[in-house]
Amino acid sequence: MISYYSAHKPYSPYITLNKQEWAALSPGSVQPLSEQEISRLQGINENISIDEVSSVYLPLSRLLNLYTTASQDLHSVTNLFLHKKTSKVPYIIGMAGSVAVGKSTTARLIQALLSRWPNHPKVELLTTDGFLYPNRVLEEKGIMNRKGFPESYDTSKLIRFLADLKSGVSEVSAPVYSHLVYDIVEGERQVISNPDIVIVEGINVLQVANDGREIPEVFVSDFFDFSIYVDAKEDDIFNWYIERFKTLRSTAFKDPDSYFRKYADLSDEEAERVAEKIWKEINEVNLHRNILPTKHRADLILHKGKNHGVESLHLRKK
Ligand SMILES: Nc1ncnc2c1ncn2[C@@H]1O[C@H](COP(=O)(O)OP(=O)(O)OP(=O)(O)O)[C@@H](O)[C@H]1O
Ligand SMILES: CC(C)(CO)[C@@H](O)C(=O)NCCC(=O)O
Repeated sequence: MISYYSAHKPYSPYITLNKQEWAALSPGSVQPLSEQEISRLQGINENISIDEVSSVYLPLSRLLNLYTTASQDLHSVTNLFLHKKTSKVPYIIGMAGSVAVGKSTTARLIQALLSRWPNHPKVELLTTDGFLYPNRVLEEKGIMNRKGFPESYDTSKLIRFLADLKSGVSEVSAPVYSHLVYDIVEGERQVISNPDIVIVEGINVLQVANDGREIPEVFVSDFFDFSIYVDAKEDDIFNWYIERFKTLRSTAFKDPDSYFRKYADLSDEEAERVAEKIWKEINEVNLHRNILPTKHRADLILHKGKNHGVESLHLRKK
């Protein structure tokens, strides 16, 4: 893999900050969290400490608020120049990273924090899982063991969806994927109407070309105003994947509708073996081949340590 950029080279396109430096940036400019908000955020993930929210995610939401506000101002001056009122378009944030690195948790935290600002209260969250082909199609194509790889997504459909959003279409809808049944839910749609900000989360959002296929004219990331890559050491991500799999045995896997019902009664050792096999055969290969190479396309790289705490942040110079 050729990596043109590094977040650590002397002339890197990124400004690197450790957690303390980041936390010190905007203490006065972010509103403190109320008790009610703290308990709502802990509902997203009980293991997230309030210190982590205050030091990392609150300043991040302030930065994103400044960027969104600047983009809204730009929209106004463009209208002024054009002598007409064009329809409002949402600010779109892409969020990439490996399977199990914590994209959806991070996205939900940012969603909750961003919706506190009066100029962009309606923050919607969309995962690209809904744009996976249904299992029936993956089976027909013989790529059921490639779920999450570029060829397993209907990327054209995702691009049409984002193009509508960025054209100011007031209501759009996307297909819905269920992790429980491990498939697209037929007939179900996620409706998004008049959003101020949309966070689009998925392993594929910064990808530019499908394996060996022609490079398309438009990429998913063309519709992003800002993008974040959630990063961590591979050993840590692997452990989080295994831990999540083990936890799911006593929760989701117990559900009679669960695709992984057969794994609900595995011992710790057996569960580790099964999860390791899925990780090594599918998600690890995908990480190396298709996800990691997109890291340096992001505007912000969030690097997490062993316990999910963010240790350093790399912000693209503007
Ligand atoms: N900031 C965090 N603090 C504590 N635990 C976290 C944090 N972020 C994620 N986790 C835990 O790590 C695991 C993976 O997180 P999550 O499901 O958000 O990952 P993901 O990247 O969205 O995965 P996938 O691509 O499979 O949907 C989960 O068990 C989650 O509870
Ligand atoms: C749906 C994806 C691709 C991404 O969220 C992932 O969670 C997944 O299902 N990967 C396939 C292998 C596995 O079951 O972990």
